[in-house]
Amino acid sequence: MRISVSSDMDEPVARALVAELHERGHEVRAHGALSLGDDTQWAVCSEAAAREVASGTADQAVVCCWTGTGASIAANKVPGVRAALCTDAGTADGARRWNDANVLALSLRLTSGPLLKEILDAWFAGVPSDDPEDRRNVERTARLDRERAGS
Ligand SMILES: O=C(CO)[C@H](O)[C@H](O)COP(=O)(O)O
Repeated sequence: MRISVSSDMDEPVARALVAELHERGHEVRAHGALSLGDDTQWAVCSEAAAREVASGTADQAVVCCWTGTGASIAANKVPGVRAALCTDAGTADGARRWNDANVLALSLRLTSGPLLKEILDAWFAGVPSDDPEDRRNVERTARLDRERAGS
């Protein structure tokens, strides 16, 4: 999979994330502190990674900041993006299953090395539900994107 990754801080867990994604066979596109000379503000690098998902340049993204909140807020402002801040494997599983989330937001503060692997395992194993009620919910949120675009 083509995964865009961003972090506003050059933290060991952010580096471990990139290494882990490579190890799992993904193609990684790095932004922010993970890319030399890039803008490291969370609002800027999270948006850049999220835009690659929205445009189809990337299949999914993982956006990181110290708390994970700024990264998820910025990513969710990009139309077509459904970013989920996940602090455990159960949340990551639900984000893929019920929310069809396409951007994983992580807190650098809370995500230890072993937890990172658990979250990634759940995220990549998760398949979006085909239950009609779940699909309707995802469609209802897509309507907000269309309203903003004025269509
Ligand atoms: O968690 C964050 C945003 O939600 C940032 O990582 C945190 O605010 C630190 O940013 P800075 O180093 O620019 O002060």
